[in-house]
Amino acid sequence: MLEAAGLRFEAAAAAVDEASIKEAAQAEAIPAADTALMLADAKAERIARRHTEALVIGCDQLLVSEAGWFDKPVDLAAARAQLQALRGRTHQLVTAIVCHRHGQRIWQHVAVPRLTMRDVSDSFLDVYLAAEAAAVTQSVGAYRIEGPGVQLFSKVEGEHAAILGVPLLALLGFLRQHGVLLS
Ligand SMILES: Nc1nc2c(ncn2[C@H]2C[C@H](O)[C@@H](COP(=O)(O)OP(=O)(O)OP(=O)(O)O)O2)c(=O)[nH]1
Repeated sequence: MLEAAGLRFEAAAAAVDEASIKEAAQAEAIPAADTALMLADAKAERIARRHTEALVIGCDQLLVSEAGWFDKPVDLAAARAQLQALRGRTHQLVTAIVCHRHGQRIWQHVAVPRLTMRDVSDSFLDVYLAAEAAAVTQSVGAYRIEGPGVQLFSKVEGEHAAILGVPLLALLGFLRQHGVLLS
């Protein structure tokens, strides 16, 4: 997405124990937006230690529904169970992004797209999961909205890029304001 937007960057995975941060946040009833910001910060801080002069962008996304918070499903069985819990309901993709420079968070933003999933049948899920296979484990919602996953929904509210994990318009606005991009 960043490449398609014309940005030059390096991607780096941050070794952060997200599960324990999420568990602690839920135990302390920390809101999803603050939890996603904490996770994005933890990833950015980790990378910034290795790239002290860089502008580091960190992201994280939580799926929040009436049935609770969901992470990326570990396998197809978990993806099926997750989709059965989400169907017929609206869920939010709480998507946090932060920018760090010289050891400080200099910008933050949280986008919260809302997606209303149809009450899809089990036979629909059989066909969908057989077609999507391992791709559904790469996404917190067990769907790729840019692919067949769009068939799951009756209504989508919010920025497409934010659903894919990066609130791009807000990021580009910050990068212009910060002098990284031309206005
Ligand atoms: N391609 C695609 N990705 C999606 C969609 N919905 C959510 N995602 C992705 C965006 C995020 O990268 C991911 C969920 O965020 P996570 O923070 O759990 O995983 P992430 O891949 O950001 O890295 P992480 O493993 O947390 O370091 O799911 C979608 O419809 N299509």
